[in-house]
Amino acid sequence: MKQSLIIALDFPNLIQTEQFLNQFSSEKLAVKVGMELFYQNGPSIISYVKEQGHDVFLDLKLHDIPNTVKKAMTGLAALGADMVNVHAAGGRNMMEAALEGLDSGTAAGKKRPLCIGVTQLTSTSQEQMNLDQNIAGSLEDSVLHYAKLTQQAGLDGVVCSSHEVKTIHERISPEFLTVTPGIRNAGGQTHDQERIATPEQARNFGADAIVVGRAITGAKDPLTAYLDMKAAWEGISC
Ligand SMILES: O=C(O)c1cc(=O)[nH]c(=O)n1[C@@H]1O[C@H](COP(=O)(O)O)[C@@H](O)[C@H]1O
Repeated sequence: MKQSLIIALDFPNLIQTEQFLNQFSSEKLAVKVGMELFYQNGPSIISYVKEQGHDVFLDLKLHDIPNTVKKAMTGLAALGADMVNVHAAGGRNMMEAALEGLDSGTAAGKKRPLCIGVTQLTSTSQEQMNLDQNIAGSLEDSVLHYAKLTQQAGLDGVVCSSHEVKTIHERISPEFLTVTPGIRNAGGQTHDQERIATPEQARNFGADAIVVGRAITGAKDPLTAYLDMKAAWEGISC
């Protein structure tokens, strides 16, 4: 999923998902199935999206005791997603258990899904982190701490905002995947996001993939919104 623009399929059901994807008939997409769609539609949504030829990031942000996460990941590995995630705040043991579960659930001869750790959600501001989570210090330090923990646990990368990508690549490794939501066009509505960036900014910071939801799914013409954003992300001037 490197260099992808991942569309967040934040829809309540299969019908709306189909209507949306039908507009992209000739495009092979990278898409994200999150809690909204997965919990209301169930696991069959993953095989449906894969049958359409798209790459899938299954974003369920697991966060529980290691044994529970391990067993849950064993089940998720069998669904055929290309990438899954956990909350890095669950700790190193939990993340190691996630990988064990994925390894044991991946069918023989298949590649295990990439596994990435969510650092600080892009909806979290510096002030919210200090007050709500009672974490002192800078948000960037907290993201870097979680990124290091994620790497030590053996995961493939992190979810972070575009603003932390450069530090993570410099301090950990340029190969460590950085997947960045909170993407908006310049002047676009921010909704509940706090740490936002344009696709151009994400590219300039060196993000490996961007996740875009409402700027595409809520657009009058989603295909055009997608193509424009993809061109901006890839650095192609229209
Ligand atoms: O893990 C994620 O995908 C995620 C992590 C994060 O820190 N922030 C974040 O917004 N996301 C997801 O990325 C998508 C962003 O959607 P929009 O704000 O509509 O572009 C949503 O599906 C979120 O669940």
